[in-house]
Amino acid sequence: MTSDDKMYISYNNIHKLCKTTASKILSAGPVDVIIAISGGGLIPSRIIRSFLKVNGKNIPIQAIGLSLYENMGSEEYEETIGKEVVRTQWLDLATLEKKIDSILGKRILIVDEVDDTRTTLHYALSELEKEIEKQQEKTGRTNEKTEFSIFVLHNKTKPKKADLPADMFAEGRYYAAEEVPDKWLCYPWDAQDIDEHTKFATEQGNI
Ligand SMILES: O=P(O)(O)OC[C@H]1O[C@H](OP(=O)(O)OP(=O)(O)O)[C@H](O)[C@@H]1O
Repeated sequence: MTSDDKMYISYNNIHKLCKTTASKILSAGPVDVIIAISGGGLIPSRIIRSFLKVNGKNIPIQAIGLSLYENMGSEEYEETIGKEVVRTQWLDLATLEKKIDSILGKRILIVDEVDDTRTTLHYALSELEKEIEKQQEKTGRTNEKTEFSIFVLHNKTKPKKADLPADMFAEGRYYAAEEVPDKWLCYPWDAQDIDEHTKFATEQGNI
């Protein structure tokens, strides 16, 4: 039996959430680049990419690593952003600068699995926007609009510790496949026993 304070989510459920949300994202136009927030955003990024494909063209996925500071010691990580988030991996700028057209003036989808306190998404968006501004100034392409959207599987309905810009919501650029209560979300990639996990997810209807 599952406990009520935990919500189990199956791989099938995640696949379906990606499919449903991809069609909404695509109805606002094609996505040029996906930025996955590692580790939770990696699997959803790869799945949703299949549904965002237009004319058979694969969308590039860049990964950035952001982890909440309280979860780990900081010494081994390169850079601390603010007080609560550590940057464990960043955009491959050397490669990007050579192919700057692949990102400037494009539609970029930031992907994570959960919007909990919103701290991670707030830092991801604000740091990425700063990065784009830097690149625009460097290349003199300040008149081009690079547009960020966000996709998460689950948004926890709870008071948030950080904000996202109001226009992200007003313009419909924030996509949460599901609004969920503030429960412990059990994702399949954390499961030690995937059969038992899937059984629990099935019992809860998250299949
Ligand atoms: O909305 P927030 O309160 O910021 O929480 C959400 C973040 O927390 C988890 O990451 P975590 O720091 O545990 O790292 P991980 O993805 O590597 O597990 C999750 O993957 C999100 O990125």
